[in-house]
Amino acid sequence: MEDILEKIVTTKRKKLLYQRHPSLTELADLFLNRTHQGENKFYQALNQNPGPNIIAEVKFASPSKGKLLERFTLRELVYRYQKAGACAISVVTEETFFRGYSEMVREVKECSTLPVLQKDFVIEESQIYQAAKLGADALLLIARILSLQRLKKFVELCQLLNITPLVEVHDESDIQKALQAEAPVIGINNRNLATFEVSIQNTIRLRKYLPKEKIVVSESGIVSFQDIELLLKQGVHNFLVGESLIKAEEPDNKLLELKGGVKIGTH
Ligand SMILES: O=P(O)(O)OC[C@@H](O)[C@@H](O)c1c[nH]c2ccccc12
Repeated sequence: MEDILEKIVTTKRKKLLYQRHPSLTELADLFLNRTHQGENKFYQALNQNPGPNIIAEVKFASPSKGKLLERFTLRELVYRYQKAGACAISVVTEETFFRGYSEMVREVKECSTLPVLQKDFVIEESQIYQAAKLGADALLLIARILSLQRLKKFVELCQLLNITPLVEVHDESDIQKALQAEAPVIGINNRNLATFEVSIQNTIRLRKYLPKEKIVVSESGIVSFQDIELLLKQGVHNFLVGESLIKAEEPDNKLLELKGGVKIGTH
């Protein structure tokens, strides 16, 4: 049976057939621009703080939960995230299943000073050039949908363009790939993208296979400060949180709560 991840990738592949590829001059400009930007802001945001560092996500919908973002505009949500101390913003730009669009990256860059992680289903180089053009500071690369050879090449290309590649893993074989590809930042997804099962135990289990110096992000299914505390004890300081913030009555209060702070008054 075809799982949802395969379905998403098949749809993406079809869409990419119509994508315009950048010209050589455009590419040269892009490399020049990006390499003059100095240290990568996303990498710094994760690397310097003991945490908890929260990467707060904007996602309009998801295949498992349907519609998610209804009560706020993208800008309002980002404003609240920044005010409450998010270290970065994640945007899910996939169109068909998550109702996103690539310009989300530019919009967030315009209304906030935080680094932006673009989450999409990257299977071709052209998507990496597009992320650079939009101004993404980091880009998700899902180990399961890429061969080792491609993953390696994509990690390198991201770095040449001053984009931090966040390599997402869900099991032991993904971890092997991520390590072989020398991924600087590894995201352990607590959600199995094929079955939608979620468990933060997945971070605890897989963390053990990663050398101490790797930067680890625990992704998905984080709903309470207890979850965060449990993971901090395992040496994980970075967290990617979407649904529990987007669905909260007051996303900024929820973020403060996840950081272990007290709630602020309602607006
Ligand atoms: O909404 P959650 O359960 O807090 O999860 C956020 C994020 O980890 C999730 O959206 C995600 C993880 N990997 C992805 C890959 C593509 C799209 C989305 C994702």
